[in-house]
Amino acid sequence: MTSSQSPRRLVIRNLGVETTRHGVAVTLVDDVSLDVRAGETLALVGASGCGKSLTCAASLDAAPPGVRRTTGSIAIDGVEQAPADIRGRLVATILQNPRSAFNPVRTMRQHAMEGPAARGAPAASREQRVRAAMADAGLEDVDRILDLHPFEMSGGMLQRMMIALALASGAPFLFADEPTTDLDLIVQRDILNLLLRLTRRQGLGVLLVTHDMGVVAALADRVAVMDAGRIIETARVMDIFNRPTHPVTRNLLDAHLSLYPGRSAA
Ligand SMILES: Nc1ncnc2c1ncn2[C@@H]1O[C@H](COP(=O)(O)OP(=O)(O)OP(=O)(O)O)[C@@H](O)[C@H]1O
Repeated sequence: MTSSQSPRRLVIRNLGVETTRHGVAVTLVDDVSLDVRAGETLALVGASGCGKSLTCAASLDAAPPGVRRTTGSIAIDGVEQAPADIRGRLVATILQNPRSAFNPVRTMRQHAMEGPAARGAPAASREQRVRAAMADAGLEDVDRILDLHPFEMSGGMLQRMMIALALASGAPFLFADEPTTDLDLIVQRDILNLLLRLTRRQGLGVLLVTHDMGVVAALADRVAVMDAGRIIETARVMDIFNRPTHPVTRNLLDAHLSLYPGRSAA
């Protein structure tokens, strides 16, 4: 696929998600619309529990048990898509806890050969793509790693493997949900740099879920701020840091600056 044919824009429109508590329907994500453009990273930020992860998952019809999507659609370049059809093919995902994302009884090679993007691709070319992506993702000794099970790998290695699989899928869009949360600080920095370098190089459109404004400053082009299930402000990253309009956004920035005093956020 040449870049001129690559999809340019993914739009999530009017997403609603709810659960049932004590027999009563409770709204968790309320009329959320987001616009992810090729070559850009849109950060979805907000306090813990505001609905960021559910937005990502439910827009791809991958919501956890107990919650359901009530409204919403996803379109690529203006054409509405069945969420399950694009998951893994047009939208790759990198999740928060790499260990839980891998099947414990399967080797990395088995993971590399499965999934929607792998189906239909000749095995040799699929493995070749994964090997190249693993090297790009900083995994040395590819042969040995392909034979490993998840429990034989560190969290950082597993996250690099998840990035490699996402890149090898060839999907033009990437949803990355807190990709560094469970890693130690040095590994976090390496993984963030890696993500930045590889997504820019491949021109991916990235939806990055995070509650870390330092990550936002490092990676995002635009920012959508979420609070209690709704998007309350969307702006370019410099405007969010320099001229936040909503009190919730200002609180997020104040919290960031109190953790890193003296450091300009952006
Ligand atoms: N499987 C589930 N069943 C019922 N409620 C859920 C489920 N998963 C999440 N929720 C609720 O939905 C709300 C949004 O959760 P979500 O995980 O999307 O938040 P988040 O913004 O990603 O938080 P964090 O930054 O802590 O990951 C929370 O109130 C949470 O308790």
